[in-house]
Amino acid sequence: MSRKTTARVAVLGTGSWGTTFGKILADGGSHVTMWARRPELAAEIAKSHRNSDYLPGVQLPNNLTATANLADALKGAQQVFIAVPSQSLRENLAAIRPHIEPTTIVVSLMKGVERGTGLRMSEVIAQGLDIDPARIAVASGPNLALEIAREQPTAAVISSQSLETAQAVALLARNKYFRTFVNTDVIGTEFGGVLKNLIAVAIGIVDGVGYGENTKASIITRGLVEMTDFAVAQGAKAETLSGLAGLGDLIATCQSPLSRNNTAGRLLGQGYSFPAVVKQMQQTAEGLASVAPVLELARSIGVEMPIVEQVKQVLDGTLDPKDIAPHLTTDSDEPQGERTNDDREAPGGGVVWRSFKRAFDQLRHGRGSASGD
Ligand SMILES: NC(=O)C1=CN([C@@H]2O[C@H](COP(=O)(O)OP(=O)(O)OC[C@H]3O[C@@H](n4cnc5c(N)ncnc54)[C@H](O)[C@@H]3O)[C@@H](O)[C@H]2O)C=CC1
Ligand SMILES: O=C(CO)COP(=O)(O)O
Repeated sequence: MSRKTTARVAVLGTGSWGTTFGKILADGGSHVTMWARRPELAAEIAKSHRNSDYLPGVQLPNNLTATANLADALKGAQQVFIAVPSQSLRENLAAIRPHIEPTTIVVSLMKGVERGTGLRMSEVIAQGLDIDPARIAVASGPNLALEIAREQPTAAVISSQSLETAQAVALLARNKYFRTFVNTDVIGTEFGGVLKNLIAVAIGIVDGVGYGENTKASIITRGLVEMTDFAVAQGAKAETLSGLAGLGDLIATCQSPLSRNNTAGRLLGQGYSFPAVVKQMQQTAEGLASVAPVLELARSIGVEMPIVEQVKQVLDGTLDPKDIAPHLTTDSDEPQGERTNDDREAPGGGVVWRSFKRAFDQLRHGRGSASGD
């Protein structure tokens, strides 16, 4: 599939990720119009090609502009990328709906679930805009905004029920520092981004308490099992959780002080209350709002999420942060067998081994890995 000349795209939301994604698309050759709620921010982006609130020191490309008028931003856009806080998506869709064109592809850049409904962002988009899920895609991966805005190379997954849609988005959302892969596992790709936030909050908590690398490695490893259990029970493919949108993003978010979820956790670990942390956070930490709906979903499908349960208890003030640990909440004194992602689907070979073998076979037979993560 070849790139069309100068696509016109819109990005709704001019926080750190929306603005960075606008830069990714513009550096990939598209003409980008950003929509900002605040006219003064739209004016700063349009006139000086800067967003000093969210990306200080970053110069935005000339083929990126901004407006505070939603209809102007959406007019003629082939693809629309949405990066507003997850809990505000539905109200924003109501404003977007009258202006969306019938063939426009809509892409979620968000990593949350809706409180109250437990719906993923692509599901909220399908409902709120009343469009075919084949026109919807999601983007996810180890994508800390500020690193990418500084053009440090990374990769991401674009996922849609329609492979054609995912490929069309991936073609525009790539450039010399941003590599996109595609898949059709929307559930796994979206839940990877949602769930790693919750584990990153747990990592922040133990960091704040002052625990070291063993505790963090144990929580990351057990966290990945928890993420995979949950996502697979929701219909995801286990291997998606071993890819960029799962393990990849988990590593980036748990390791980086740039992560807002990690930062929020660290404040909790240092003894700040949930309301005090919310007050201090100047940017969106989606994990804080996702804990409750994710646990409700987990309980409804009988999946155990002991680490996420403990994060909730710390948020509620019922667990001392220093007591958070990678143990399973069990009354049994019996030692438990360790079930990892490697042996999840045994017999017949584990997920990690099968992914590795597939990549190896592709290399041996001279096929690149351009289309799958
Ligand atoms: N920052 C990052 O590194 C990444 C963020 N994401 C996801 O992107 C989404 C957006 O996050 P960020 O841009 O980082 O957040 P942010 O906090 O930097 O910016 C949020 C933006 O939404 C606007 N906003 C706030 N309330 C709104 C409302 N009711 N209606 C419309 N706009 C509203 C704010 O003014 C701001 O422009 C989140 O779901 C996050 O998980 C995904 C990948 C990377
Ligand atoms: O999703 C992200 C990196 O991939 C950003 O994480 P935070 O929202 O925790 O900053």
